[in-house]
Amino acid sequence: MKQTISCPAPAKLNLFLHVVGRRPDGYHMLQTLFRFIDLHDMLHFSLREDGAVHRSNAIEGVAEDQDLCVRAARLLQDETGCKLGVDIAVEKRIPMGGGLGGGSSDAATTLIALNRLWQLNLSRERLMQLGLRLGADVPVFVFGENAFAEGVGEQLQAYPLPEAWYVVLFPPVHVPTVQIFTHPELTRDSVSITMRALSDLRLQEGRKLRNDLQSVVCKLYPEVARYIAWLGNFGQAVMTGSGACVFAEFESRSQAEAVIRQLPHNMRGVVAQGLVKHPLHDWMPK
Ligand SMILES: C[C@@](CO)(OP(=O)(O)O)[C@H](O)COP(=O)(O)OP(=O)(O)OC[C@H]1O[C@@H](n2ccc(N)nc2=O)[C@H](O)[C@@H]1O
Ligand SMILES: Nc1ncnc2c1ncn2[C@@H]1O[C@H](COP(=O)(O)OP(=O)(O)O)[C@@H](O)[C@H]1O
Repeated sequence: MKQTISCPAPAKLNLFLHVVGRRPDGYHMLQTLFRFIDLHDMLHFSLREDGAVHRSNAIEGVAEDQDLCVRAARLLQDETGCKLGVDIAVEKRIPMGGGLGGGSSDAATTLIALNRLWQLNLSRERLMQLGLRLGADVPVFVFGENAFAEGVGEQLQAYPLPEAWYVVLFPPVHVPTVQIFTHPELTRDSVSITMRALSDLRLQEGRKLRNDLQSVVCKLYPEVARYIAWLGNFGQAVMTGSGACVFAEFESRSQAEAVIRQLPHNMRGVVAQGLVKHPLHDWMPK
């Protein structure tokens, strides 16, 4: 019988996101706090002996060869010379291109799962380096813990977070990341903070966190501003990543559910629990 393993790929929120500079190559230096949530895609990996890598289901708008899972699997083969292959079935639940990191998380889960299925025994550090070649958000999912991130998102320090619940709303617009980062009105000079200062900030005024990309997105996509205004009636509403999804944090599930029950019928969203660790955190070789 074919050996198959099934693994979740959780979404992330950027609890805050500061743009602190720009590199000579145009990429932006960020400071951000990543939190995993229990909204996740499910990936099913079936071992193939013939070395082929295929995605076994269609995903609208993502060709098989462009899929980050397929690219992650082929990158692992190229790097290790592994002659095994895999069929990957992807159950998408995380809205695509919404700043929730679904594609990046699928790539990270593929690296972690195939490291086991193909018995490659690569270290976490090595998988993070490979992940960075697929996208700036991939390393944090391999890292496996909520984290304070710097650089373009690859310099990571674990940052333990308290239990929390989130209302996450999905404005029906697609925001191209490049359009926001290249916009002339984007502020790129936020003052760098240290992780210590961040702890103090969260203790003193934990709810005053911001995303520097948000004002440009709201200007170009008023629908995002409308979602933030609605959610802002119940808590501090912030955009995640380069948008378009927005969220607010609550101390209990019941508080978050009370908000989602009032969501107008023409708006979409979910309640999600903040995770303490990535569900595959303990899958790495010791
Ligand atoms: C903004 C963040 C925050 O977590 O999340 P998402 O909105 O993608 O979830 C990430 O930094 C997104 O990183 P990543 O997903 O790799 O961005 P890409 O789509 O590859 O970037 C598209 C383009 O945006 C610009 N870009 C991206 C990241 C960065 N730190 N500086 C940039 O200037 C570059 O012009 C790049 O070519
Ligand atoms: N398995 C995948 N799941 C989602 N998106 C993917 C996948 N593979 C490639 N992509 C591409 O990556 C883009 C970014 O997706 P995603 O990571 O979900 O959003 P974001 O970067 O906004 O957080 C998508 O628009 C899609 O074209």
